Amino acid sequence: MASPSSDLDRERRKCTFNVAELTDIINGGREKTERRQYLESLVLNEPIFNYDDYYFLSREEKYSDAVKKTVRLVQVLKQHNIEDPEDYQTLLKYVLNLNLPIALHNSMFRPTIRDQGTDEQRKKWLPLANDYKIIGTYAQTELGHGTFIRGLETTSTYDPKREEFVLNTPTLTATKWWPGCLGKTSTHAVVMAQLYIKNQCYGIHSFIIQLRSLKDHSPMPGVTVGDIGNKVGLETNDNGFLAMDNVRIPRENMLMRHAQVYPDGTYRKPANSKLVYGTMVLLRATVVSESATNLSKAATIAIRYSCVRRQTEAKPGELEPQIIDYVTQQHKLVPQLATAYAFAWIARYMMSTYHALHADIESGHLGALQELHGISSGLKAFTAEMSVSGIEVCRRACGGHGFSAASGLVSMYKDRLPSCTYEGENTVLYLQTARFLLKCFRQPSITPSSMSYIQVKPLPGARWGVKSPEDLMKPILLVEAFEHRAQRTIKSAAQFLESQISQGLDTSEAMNRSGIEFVRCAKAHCYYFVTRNFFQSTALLKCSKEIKESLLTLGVVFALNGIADNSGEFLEDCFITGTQMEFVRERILYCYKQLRPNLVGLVDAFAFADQSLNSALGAYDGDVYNRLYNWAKRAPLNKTDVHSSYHKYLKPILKSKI
Ligand SMILES: CCCCCCCCCCCCCC(=O)SCCNC(=O)CCNC(=O)[C@H](O)C(C)(C)COP(=O)(O)OP(=O)(O)OC[C@H]1O[C@@H](n2cnc3c(N)ncnc32)[C@H](O)[C@@H]1OP(=O)(O)O
Ligand SMILES: Cc1cc2nc3c(=O)[nH]c(=O)nc-3n(C[C@H](O)[C@H](O)[C@H](O)COP(=O)(O)OP(=O)(O)OC[C@H]3O[C@@H](n4cnc5c(N)ncnc54)[C@H](O)[C@@H]3O)c2cc1C
Repeated sequence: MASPSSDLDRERRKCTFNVAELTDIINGGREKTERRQYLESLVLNEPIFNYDDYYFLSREEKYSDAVKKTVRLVQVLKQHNIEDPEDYQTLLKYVLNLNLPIALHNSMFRPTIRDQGTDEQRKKWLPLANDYKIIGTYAQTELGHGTFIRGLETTSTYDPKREEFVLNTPTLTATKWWPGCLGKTSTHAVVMAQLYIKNQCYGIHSFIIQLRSLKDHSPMPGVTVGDIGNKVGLETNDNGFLAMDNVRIPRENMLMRHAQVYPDGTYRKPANSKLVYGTMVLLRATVVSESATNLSKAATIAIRYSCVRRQTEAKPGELEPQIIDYVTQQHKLVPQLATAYAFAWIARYMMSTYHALHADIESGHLGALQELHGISSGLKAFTAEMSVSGIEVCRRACGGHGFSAASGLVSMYKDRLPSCTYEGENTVLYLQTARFLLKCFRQPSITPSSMSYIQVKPLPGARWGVKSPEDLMKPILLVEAFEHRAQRTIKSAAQFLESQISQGLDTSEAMNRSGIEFVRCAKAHCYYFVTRNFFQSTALLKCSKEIKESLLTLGVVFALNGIADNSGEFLEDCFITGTQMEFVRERILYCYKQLRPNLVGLVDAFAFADQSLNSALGAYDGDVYNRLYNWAKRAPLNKTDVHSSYHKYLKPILKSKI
């Protein structure tokens, strides 16, 4: 049997490009790589951030361990004056393999105060939050409602006499349920509640509530709070419940940047009622980037392992091939790698679009709200869905060892799975994007330039200009196929909706009946958007010819697999012919062959520290079997040669007569 490390060494020698150059591209430049390396150097050598036995811990131990790591991380950040949120995200994404029990504090609590608080409120709360003197969460979802925010039941009633709000959980279904970090960690929460003034309801607003004493962490009077119990993954997080019984807070605790309640109870409504949803939009944009990072990790593990793993001698006596040389294995993993790169590029686009449109919104251009919501909803759903299914493909591609916790893929899959549900259930978000697409289809004046393609009506009888398999290496033709599919499905969804309305259905029932068409066109739009962005961004890169070639080939794999996997949608209007579909399949194989020497280089370029992968199968040196063996020997069940259950239960049976 060949040595696993020599297998990876050989792969690395075959790579046609400079891996460090590609790492810089992925990170966004040399300076960013150096910053990342500096951040890594601060934490990776600390024993506290060791994860070796993490997969053996119970849920409670995992939570407690995560709190310990969190506190140390906060100390490190303070010690080195690291305040830039980008640095914090880099640490979480690339360096530490940790779902922090303060995730919501940084990803939702602080941003909500920043975006929805007045200048005075920011001045009061942000220094406390930035310094971790208080830890907050975002408590919106209730037992009875998550998707339909307007249906939330928690009430916040204004008492003008005492200039206070009184928060209540009027029913069982009004109990806040699911918020991350709520159960045991947070001292404060932004609570979304229906605002009542003089018996009139003004809809959902945000309020800062103190949940726990800052002296001894016990729940505040009127607050019932706890963990909701075990769930799929996210074991380090204390997703919680919260019920409030006449909890009084000062008037100043309502976040009043957009809507105001004056001391006498006069209400001033926000310029747009959706401004209160702003933090969710930010998190959806962040999920795009999280999806990219995690799929990159999964592809790194599975591709390195597939170069080390050998199985089934082709001819008697010959060395068994590396499993990566089976084209069926390539057909599992190369599309995941291509998707990881496509998502890394779209994540960058999403974040820069978020910042640009958010700045527009801040300066009063509220038209940007719907554009940002339209783009981010679909991309969140699309990337979460493909990333989660891609991680599972990678896990299965590792065979039996993919089933072991030591692969790192089991916990990754479980931790990512909820990204299809939280921050807006995927179907619900696709439906929101479809609403926006249809609006643009009908109203050119509101269509942003990034979506102007919607205005071009697809020609009936249009045909794809691909004449040979070689044509499939031309990005323009690939993008054209996805553009055509998106235009056609948007048009067809609009026509379907109109047909329902013309049959006499009211708008909401007609929208419901059109739901499947809506989701179809939103997915088609997202595939187009991501493909177009991939080729546009790659074309702009200043890099070596070899890197550009590899990236373009990955783009072709992403596009061609998208066509092959959704072939019906391209064939049903005869845009693509059966012969062209054969070209597609042929070219996919060709691209796998082209990429084969560079597969390890392409995953090495992500530059994940071994600690952040925490995988016996995916470590840089490829020493898979020693790692698996040593890890198993440390399993709690192996602490003694004879387990206590032998003395308690097994012994008497074994002693019985044979
Ligand atoms: C490294 C860093 C780590 C970070 C990771 C940390 C771990 C993360 C841990 C996980 C943390 C997880 C944390 C969590 O999970 S936090 C909880 C997240 N919850 C949700 O996401 C709930 C999802 N539901 C909604 O958002 C709304 O209820 C929807 C959107 C479904 C309907 O809403 P509503 O019933 O009010 O509206 P409508 O249907 O009458 O439509 C009316 C119009 O409004 C437009 N509209 C709607 N919304 C927006 C918007 N936002 N901006 C602009 N416009 C918007 C809409 O398109 C429509 O337009 P038009 O068609 O009429 O023109
Ligand atoms: C791990 C995790 C962490 C979370 N963290 C937080 C948090 O920090 N803070 C917080 O406030 N919340 C949090 N949540 C809650 C989360 O945001 C909601 O669960 C999510 O928005 C989905 O809402 P729901 O549970 O009401 O699902 P439901 O809406 O009940 O969805 C069930 C099904 O109904 C369908 N459906 C619902 N409405 C429609 C519709 N209008 N049209 C078509 N189909 C529909 C959905 O597609 C889905 O198939 C978290 C959830 C999880 C799982």
